[in-house]
Parts: sequence; structure tokens; C-alpha cells
Amino acid sequence: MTRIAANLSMLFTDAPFLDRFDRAGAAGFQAVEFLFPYDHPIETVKAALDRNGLSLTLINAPAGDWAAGERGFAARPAKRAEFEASVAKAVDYAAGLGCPRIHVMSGIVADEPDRDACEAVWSDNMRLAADMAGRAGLAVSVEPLNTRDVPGYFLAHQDPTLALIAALDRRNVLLQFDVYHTQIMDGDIIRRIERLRGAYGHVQIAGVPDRHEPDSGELAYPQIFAAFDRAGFDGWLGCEYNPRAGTEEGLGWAAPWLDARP
Ligand SMILES: O=C(O)C(=O)[C@@H](O)CO
Ligand SMILES: [Mg+2]
Repeated sequence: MTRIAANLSMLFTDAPFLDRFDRAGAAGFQAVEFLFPYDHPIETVKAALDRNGLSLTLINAPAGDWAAGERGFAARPAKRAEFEASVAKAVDYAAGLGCPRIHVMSGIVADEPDRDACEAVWSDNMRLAADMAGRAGLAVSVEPLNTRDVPGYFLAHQDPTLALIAALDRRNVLLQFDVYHTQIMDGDIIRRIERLRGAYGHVQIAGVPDRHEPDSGELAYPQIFAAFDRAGFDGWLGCEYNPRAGTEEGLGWAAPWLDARP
């Protein structure tokens, strides 16, 4: 069954963060995800979820100076202390907000001289993150990002990412299958959804190549939704796109999966 979640870091962004929950609820979403709730106390964010009857599906661990281009720490040898602190903070928030998984980002490694050292530190760090999250009953998400939007990011392709995850030997670390990034880097989306069933714990969607609503561009999303269904995926599809115009104006494609408005 297709279930869609609003990504509040990309949708409803004309409103302040806490107001976006109300907009998502009014639009008929039953779940949301977002990158960084850390400017607000846990209780405040929880109240925004609860007053709208929303589940939270995913948050990101703090990833450094986002505006300056930082994208996390897991593969950065000089950032081990920041890494552990960021996971600890994310685990607190996720546990307090009833969020089952945390996206732990790997970092930009373009300037790192030694790729093997990055891999070694990534593996150590991700085992640590898995164990910290696991003690709170949470899962960790790992997502390759396309090199056009995020050059130099440690993870760009799905299969090498899956090999790294398998070598961790931690059952609570799963692939975050972002269809937008995957189409740009790897393609073969429908076969990949079937072949990797069980390896992904969270999915995100957007049109390709423009990262707008999933109703235009080179992908046929109705068939992709059906493929996730056939593969037995029962999680959420995070709507992680930049609306072409307003968020509500662009939600026509989502009508079958939104609660009817009163
Ligand atoms: O950009 C995406 O795609 C994400 O899912 C974010 O978590 C950050 O890269
Ligand atoms: Mg994504």
C-alpha cells in the first residue's frame, strides 16, 4: 500500500518550520519527515506532530554547517568527536519524537587524501551509530547522493553503498532508497526495487531531472509505486521535492493517498 510522507524541509517552506506541520495535516498527510529539528525543543516539535495526528518517519542527524556545504561526518577522519555528538543528539530527538529511523550522513570527502582511511572511519563510525541507535530501538538510514547536486559526497551509487552496509554486520542499518538520486546515478529503478527488496527501509521520491513533483520528468511514478507494493515495501515514501509553484497547488498527483479534507 502506497503511503506518502511530506518532507517538511522541502515542502511548505513558505511557512516557518512549526507551521509546516499544520499545513501538512490540513493537506491530508498522515506522516512527515524533515532534516533538522534541532532549533526547537523536543516537546515543541512533538506537540506540532500530535496536534495534527502526524507520524514522524525520518530525521537527519546534525550534519555540520549545511549552508557552507557540509553534509555530515561519518567518513571524515578528523570529525570523529562531532560524529558521535551528532548521533547522540539525533537519538535523543528521534526517541523523544517517536521517529523510528535516523539518516546519518557520510560527508564530503573530495579533499580527503586517502579513500581507504575514509572507508575505515565510516565503518567504525557507522557501527557506533548503529549501536547507539539500536539501544533506543531505532534504525539508521544511509543514502547515496547524486554527484551533480552533491559533488564529492562519500556515497554516490547504490551497489557499493550496499556492500559497505553489508560489511557492517548491523541489522538496523538500511539503505535509504531515494529514487531521484538513484535514477540519476544508477537507473534501472523497477528491477532495482525488486532486486533490493528488504535492503531499503525508507524511500524518497521526486521528479527527475528537475526535482519537482513526481508527476513530470523521465520517471513513471505510478509504475514505481506499484513496484514498491509488489516488493512488499510497507514503509513511507518521503515527498522530497521542490514544488514547481506552491506546495498545495502541486499536490494533485497525491490526491489518492491524502486524507480527504473536511
Ligand atoms: O538530499 C537528500 O536526498 C536527502 O535525503 C537529505 O537527507 C540530505 O541529503
Ligand atoms: Mg533523499
